[in-house]
Amino acid sequence: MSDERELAGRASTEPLRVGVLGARGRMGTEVCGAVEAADNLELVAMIDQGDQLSALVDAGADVVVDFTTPDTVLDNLRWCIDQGIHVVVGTSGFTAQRLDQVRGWLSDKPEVGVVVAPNFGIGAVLMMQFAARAARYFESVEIIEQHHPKKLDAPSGTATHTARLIAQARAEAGLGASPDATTDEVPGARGADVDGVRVHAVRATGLVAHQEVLFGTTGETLTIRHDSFDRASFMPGVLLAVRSVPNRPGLTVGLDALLD
Ligand SMILES: NC(=O)C1=CN([C@@H]2O[C@H](COP(=O)(O)OP(=O)(O)OC[C@H]3O[C@@H](n4cnc5c(N)ncnc54)[C@H](OP(=O)(O)O)[C@@H]3O)[C@@H](O)[C@H]2O)C=CC1
Ligand SMILES: O=C(O)C1=N[C@H](C(=O)O)C[C@H](O)C1
Repeated sequence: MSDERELAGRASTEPLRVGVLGARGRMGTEVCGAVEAADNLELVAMIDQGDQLSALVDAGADVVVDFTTPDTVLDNLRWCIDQGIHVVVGTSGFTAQRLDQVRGWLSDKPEVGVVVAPNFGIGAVLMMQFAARAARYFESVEIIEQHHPKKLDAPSGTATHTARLIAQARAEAGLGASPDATTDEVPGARGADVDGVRVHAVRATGLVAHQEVLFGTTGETLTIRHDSFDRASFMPGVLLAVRSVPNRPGLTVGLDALLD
């Protein structure tokens, strides 16, 4: 398949030119290193707070990777789509409404691809798939996510996405709410309600990114747990998305379709 490099008069065997937004952050730093070390990818722009987005165009970026903040990611995304640049988004905070907004922008630029992934770790993707599969068989379910204390948002994007998948599977199976007799509660003690699933967010120094999904039914529980101990765990998924996005016009949510 021809890609935009050929349209720009470059051979499709030339390296994909990658720009990184949030390049000085924890994930951005890791992504810059991974892109530099990868075959057939070229790191052409490292943009952080205070830098001009126009540097991405000046550098001829084919694909931009965004690991910034939930507050700024939408403006970045809209700008990149308007410029016709494909985007891989790891930044959290994507509600169904935000995803619809992105679909709307893409309808004016049907050739542009955007991949938004709540979690690029292969183990985390499988954890979410396994949780969705288990959901119909258990009366009770709660999610406990654990992260480093510098994280800005709670609950995590991964936990929110997992809760949505579980809620959908429970609804399809005709399950109601998880049983819970609580009438007397210190606010927050039972966690956040995400689509009817209780989500508990833990923050502690030493943690990176961890999640347990706890299912219960009569006489048994099932715990599905994933741990990212190092941000290197996200890099194979990020690189897969970077390589795939030019051939995936429109919005792709999650890594599942790319892995399959
Ligand atoms: N999908 C996934 O697999 C993963 C997703 N994440 C998500 O990625 C996001 C980033 O996480 P993390 O790297 O830990 O956060 P950091 O705070 O370490 O990095 C964010 C970086 O973005 C910069 N920044 C803020 N606003 C802008 C802007 N408008 N333009 C360019 N750069 C900007 C920040 O600068 P400054 O500090 O000066 O504000 C900072 O350097 C979070 O939403 C997190 O949840 C994290 C890990 C994995
Ligand atoms: O902020 C983080 O660190 C992470 N953010 C993502 C999320 O909100 O789910 C992915 C992973 O959990 C790490």
